[in-house]
Amino acid sequence: MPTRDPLASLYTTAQVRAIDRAAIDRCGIPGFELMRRAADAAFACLRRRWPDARRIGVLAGSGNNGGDAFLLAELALRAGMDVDLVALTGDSSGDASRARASFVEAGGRARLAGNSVAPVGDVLVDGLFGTGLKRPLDGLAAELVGRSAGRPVLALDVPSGLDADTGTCTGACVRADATVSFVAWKRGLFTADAIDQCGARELATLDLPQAAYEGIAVDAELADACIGRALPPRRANVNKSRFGHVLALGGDHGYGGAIRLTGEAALRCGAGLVSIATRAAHVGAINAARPELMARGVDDAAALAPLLERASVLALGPGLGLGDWGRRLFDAALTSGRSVVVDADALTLLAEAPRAWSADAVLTPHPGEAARLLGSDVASVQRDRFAAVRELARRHAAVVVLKGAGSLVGAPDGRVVVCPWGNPGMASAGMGDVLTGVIAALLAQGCNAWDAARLGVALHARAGDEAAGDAPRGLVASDLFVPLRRLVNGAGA
Ligand SMILES: NC(=O)C1=CN([C@@H]2O[C@H](COP(=O)(O)OP(=O)(O)OC[C@H]3O[C@@H](n4cnc5c(N)ncnc54)[C@H](O)[C@@H]3O)[C@@H](O)[C@H]2O)[C@@H](O)CC1
Ligand SMILES: [K+]
Repeated sequence: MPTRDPLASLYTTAQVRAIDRAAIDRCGIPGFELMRRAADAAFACLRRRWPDARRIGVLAGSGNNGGDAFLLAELALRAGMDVDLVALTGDSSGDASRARASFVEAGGRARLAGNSVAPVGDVLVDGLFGTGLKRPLDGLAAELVGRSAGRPVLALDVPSGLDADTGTCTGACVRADATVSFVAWKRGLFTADAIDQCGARELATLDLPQAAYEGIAVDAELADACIGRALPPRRANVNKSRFGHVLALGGDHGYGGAIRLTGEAALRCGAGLVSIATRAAHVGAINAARPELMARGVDDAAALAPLLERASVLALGPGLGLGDWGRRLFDAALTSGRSVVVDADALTLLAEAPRAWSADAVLTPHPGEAARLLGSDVASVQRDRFAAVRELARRHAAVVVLKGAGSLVGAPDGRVVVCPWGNPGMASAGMGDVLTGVIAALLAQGCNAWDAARLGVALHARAGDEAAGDAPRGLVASDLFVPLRRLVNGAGA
């Protein structure tokens, strides 16, 4: 059995609960001891991140997340800090009541949350709710979260209010500067609203023995950008025909830039040859701006056949449009039997008439396109991105990239990889066109669909982070070309 990498393994809350149970029942570690370890890890994190904090405010819920908070508050007291603990309820359950008693024995005092009560401190510790969250926050809990905003927050396990399975929050939610998560990564910390709510993420495995994880499936994995395994360094004695021929199809009138970005991304990621099938009106501009791209006018679809014949991989859709011209290209491309990356307008056409594939296929929908492919709506897709990407991959029998904050890559067999990189600067025109070219280039160089998609997404997001630095606003898609070239050659892996 392959060794599980705890830092890359993502679990549902039910799976994490099963690990907790196994640690207690099978490995004989009492639940209260786990709580102590969680509090130790979180307090160490607090000291490391806020070394000057002298006064801490602590929010404690009634369950075990609150128990972690009581024990952390006790540690802070014993370290000589001022502690203002606000408890949501007058009593706690199970191990948490023992933690509460321990805090009181150490001289701590719990203030009960009520009208206008808000914790005081240089840093707030959020121990209201963790994996036991059952419904959106409302009432007193929501008010407490609102009253605590504006100060640095360390969230215990999960920012309270965030659904740790889906990464969404439909009610009030703590916005943390850092989240220290216990035992194992909850998958919902890495996508959707979680990207804004978690801050920096840390994992504290609480020294659980390997036996606690045995027999418990991993739901998803974090993406890696280790290009070397899928795309080894090039031999010297080679020529361009070894690295595939990408044909990028799209760029209806007014959208020539989109398909040029796709083509140039494919070149920058190492495709041996890149041709562009587009409107004749765009050919001159593309050739002038990037002479290495072989742009051809295919206003007459008959001109397409020899291009398809020569290509090894197709990048289909950027700027394709939904008119007759785009539809003709779409049909010709998908009957050619070539490996294909399907993006943008081609996804809308695919939603009208799903296809069977005779070669590798990668679909790259954003949530709107995903909703069209599933016959649902954007809110439903975003409510559970894991379910959406799995359903898309299964239904379309293809590898699917569900774009957006915390992009997911899903395979028809249920595997999912989550991309932990990317930034809001990448919410700008042309970024998706570049991703399509990146994935097509990896396919052209011999990666299978799964590797091309998961690595392509990782390289693209990391290139976006490198290009943005700390200034995401104003990032443009072509800023990614230089870092992409570095990363596809193994830099920073
Ligand atoms: N032994 C263990 O199982 C461990 C658990 N740990 C902590 O325990 C947490 C899970 O503890 P629990 O299962 O007790 O769950 P939580 O502490 O997350 O919350 C459970 C309590 O909150 C209430 N609740 C849920 N949603 C609510 C809402 N929207 N409004 C008001 N009340 C709501 C529930 O009725 C229940 O009383 C983890 O997140 C982690 O922080 C850690 O101490 C590590 C070990
Ligand atoms: K919490």
